[in-house]
Amino acid sequence: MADSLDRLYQAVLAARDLDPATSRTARLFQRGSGKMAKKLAEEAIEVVIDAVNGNREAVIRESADLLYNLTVLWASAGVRPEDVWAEMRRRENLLGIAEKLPKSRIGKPAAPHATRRPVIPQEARAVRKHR
Ligand SMILES: N=c1c2ncn([C@@H]3O[C@H](COP(=O)(O)OP(=O)(O)OP(=O)(O)O)[C@@H](O)[C@H]3O)c2ncn1[C@@H]1O[C@H](COP(=O)(O)O)[C@@H](O)[C@H]1O
Repeated sequence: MADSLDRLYQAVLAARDLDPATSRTARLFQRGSGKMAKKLAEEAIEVVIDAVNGNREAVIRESADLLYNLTVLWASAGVRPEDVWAEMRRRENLLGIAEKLPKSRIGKPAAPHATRRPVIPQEARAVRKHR
């Protein structure tokens, strides 16, 4: 899947500066990130509806549209597929570390106080807000 998305991303980059009259991708870039985001959200909703309705073939088709629109938004946001793969690898490694923890530690935070937000006195909050 990563290979297909890498190729699609390159195709999107190549189409970015084509004539908007003939290229859907160029048209999306012309209209801007708001339009791209709207298209992505629409495709996501279509996937969800088709899945809930049990329409497997439509889920496949709409998923391909969803991934296309996601790569367009990545390109617009300056995000490269390899940036996303790197984040996925980071999470995979973290999980790998979690799996190596003793069973007694699973489900418990490593340091109980480390995950808590620091307590800020009310007066300090008010000062910060009005700065
Ligand atoms: N992979 C895709 C791709 N996947 C999906 N889509 C289009 O996105 C549409 C999904 O959006 P919609 O359902 O909203 O389509 P629509 O009903 O025609 O609605 P509108 O976009 O007209 O509003 C699909 O019908 C496809 O036409 C894609 N359009 C382009 N690509 C690739 O992007 C590259 C650049 O292509 P151009 O944009 O044509 O230059 C090429 O490599 C293409 O293969």
